[in-house]
Amino acid sequence: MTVEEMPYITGTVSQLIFRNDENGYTVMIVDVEQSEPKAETHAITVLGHFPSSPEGELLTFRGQYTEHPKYGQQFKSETYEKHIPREGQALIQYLSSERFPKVGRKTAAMIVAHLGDAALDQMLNDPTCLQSVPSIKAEQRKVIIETLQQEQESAQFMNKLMNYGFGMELSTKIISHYGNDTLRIVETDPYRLVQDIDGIGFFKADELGTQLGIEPLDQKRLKAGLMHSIVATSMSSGHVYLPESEWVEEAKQILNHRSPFAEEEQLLQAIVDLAEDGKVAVDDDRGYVPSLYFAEKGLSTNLERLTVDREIESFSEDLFLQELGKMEERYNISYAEQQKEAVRLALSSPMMILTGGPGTGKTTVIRAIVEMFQRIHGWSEDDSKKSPILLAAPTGRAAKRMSETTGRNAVTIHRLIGWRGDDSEFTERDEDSPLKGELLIIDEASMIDIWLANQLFKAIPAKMQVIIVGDEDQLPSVGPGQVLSDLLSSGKIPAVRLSLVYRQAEGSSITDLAHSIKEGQLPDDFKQPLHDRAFFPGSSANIVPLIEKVCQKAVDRGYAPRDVQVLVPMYRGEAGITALNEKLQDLFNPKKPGQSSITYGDLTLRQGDMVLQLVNNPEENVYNGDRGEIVAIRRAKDTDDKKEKVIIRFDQLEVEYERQDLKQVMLAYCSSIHKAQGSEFPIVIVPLVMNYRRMLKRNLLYTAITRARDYLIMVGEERAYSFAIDHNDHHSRYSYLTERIAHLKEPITNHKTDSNR
Ligand SMILES: Nc1ncnc2c1ncn2[C@@H]1O[C@H](COP(=O)(O)OP(=O)(O)OP(=O)(O)O)[C@@H](O)[C@H]1O
Repeated sequence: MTVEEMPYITGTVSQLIFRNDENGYTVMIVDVEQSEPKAETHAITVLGHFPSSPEGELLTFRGQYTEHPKYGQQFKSETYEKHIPREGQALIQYLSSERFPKVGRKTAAMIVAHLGDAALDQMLNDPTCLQSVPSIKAEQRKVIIETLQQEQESAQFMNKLMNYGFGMELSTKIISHYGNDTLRIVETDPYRLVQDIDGIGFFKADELGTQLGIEPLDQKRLKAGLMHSIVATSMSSGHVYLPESEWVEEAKQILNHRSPFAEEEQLLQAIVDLAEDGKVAVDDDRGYVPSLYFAEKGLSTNLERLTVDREIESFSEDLFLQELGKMEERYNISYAEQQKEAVRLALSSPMMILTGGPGTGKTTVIRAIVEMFQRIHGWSEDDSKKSPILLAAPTGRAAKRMSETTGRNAVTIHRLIGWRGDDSEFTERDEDSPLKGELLIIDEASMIDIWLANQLFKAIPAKMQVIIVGDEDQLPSVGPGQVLSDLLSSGKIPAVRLSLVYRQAEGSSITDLAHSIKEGQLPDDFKQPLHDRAFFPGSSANIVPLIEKVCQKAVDRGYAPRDVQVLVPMYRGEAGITALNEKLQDLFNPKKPGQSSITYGDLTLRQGDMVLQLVNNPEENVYNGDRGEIVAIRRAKDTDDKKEKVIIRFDQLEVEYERQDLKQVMLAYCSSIHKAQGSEFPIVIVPLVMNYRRMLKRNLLYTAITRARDYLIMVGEERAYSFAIDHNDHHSRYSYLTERIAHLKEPITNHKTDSNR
């Protein structure tokens, strides 16, 4: 449908219901004068993005009618056109509206009486004409002319941008960002928008560049293509850097749909220019997004600082064995040699890594380390409030689990270092104001990306001992890097790999399955129903009803929505996360009479729904991946500040969300496996079919099934499970961390060990 063919409404904006000045989003009542198709009512609610308030204006909106579950019919405006009032009363009303401060109705009437219906054109063409109107002060003249010019400019910008194919929201964003320079920038360097405006990617800018006749080999275009390829690849594939040759190939893929084609030489030269401007960092033949380069270098410098030439207070082997023996007696446990070695190494090394699959005793060893550390250094339990031992994990859920399993306070790494927010590089704790304490234990280290690792390690003081705990076979971090596996493969940090599985001995067949998958095999009993796991065969065609059936069974057996988690590798498609969540919402939290709900974009949330936090919000202490329950939805008229509120409970914490904050959450019945890292759920359902092929990897499946605490249900095609197991892309990210620390001599430990291989 062309713009001209879209339904339209022409009318005056009689009332603003809502306006967000930051992004221009406006909800308003429009008194309809003309419309096609014919509007059913005289006043219609219109939604859209406007750079300035349209109150009192006559506009033509083009877009679509939509049906809001609560507010009924609305018109979603996709483009609009302003009609500047041209006659008598309408003109007086316009000139005396709030947009012309200091101009009242009397003054407006005087202007129209003197200059006639052509007043606006006259004032714009010749601002001095206002001098002929009696009793208008110089200050008023200035306000009128400046406002008129601004309004005219912004209307022109808006029209131009919409003609260039930007929707109202993006056009509003562009105008607010560049102000008076909007057209100059958009028309001379559309590629600059990629960097400056969130929501405009290379392809959109390139479409415009083509329209504007920018040559395929223009430097600005080549640089934008190179920037796009390195940023997109680092963010989507988790690479810390890209080899220059691969970077150039990626860039050719996106640039060379227009000829003449960019040659390698030209792109390499553009890379040199980008590096000179500080837009990228180049080290030998590796290209980096600058923040990743500095994070990788910063981390390696801090690793060196923290490991080389450090002296750790020594203790005798006799004391060690004596104290450990007491613990074995107290807890009625006999530590395996591997575990003893891990405790010994942890106590005697500046830094140490403890890794192992599920049920191998990582938590048991952490507990032993904490207690032994206290005993050997003479700290009594009573000192625990001012304990010199810090415990942290990358997510809220993982920190909570760490608290539960160790019985000590554990916090998120973000909180530990006082980090301020998603875009901020600022942390309260850094090299100038380091952490305080003697021992730091970090759990779920496989989830730490290179940025967070850098921020964390620079805040660690030289005398603090560090224990890094994680499962190297799990998915790597969502953000770039593979810090845990790099540190392990560097061989420069003492490490213990726990391999004996204890939980298996206790009868956990989930643990048993996890270890089989890790070794690259499906066990023989894969399809057998066991006390803690089951497999239900299905195909791409019936996977959705099958998932629903399994979930319904859980509901029938009395499980609460918070106990059940469906984990799926993909967002899109019929069996993707988005579609499944809608279905599962109806199943786990069906509509009930009188139940409050709220709609934001395509998302309708009901009281009682489970939601997933999508971004870090350190101020409220909720983090990406945290799962919460909507405990109340309050209508605007019932709140003190007359704003709608959604109250979400995350464990013990209740957080208030306003309507616009709801973009931070999604329904949580079904989530990605990445988002579930660091969490455990009583029942986990893992559907796998060949439709997910692109995503099926061994570490993905391994991470998914190890999220199940009590019961694991697998549904789908057995060959999809085998396919995942056969695709092992461990260490598949480009990272130079291992090489950067290769020159380090191995850190001294006070005890000899043969486990640090
Ligand atoms: N030496 C041991 N002797 C007997 N039981 C042990 C020993 N070590 C650990 N266990 C038991 O094995 C189970 C798993 O141990 P633990 O929870 O420490 O493993 P984990 O590696 O932290 O597991 P996960 O990563 O899955 O949480 C626990 O019940 C624990 O008590």
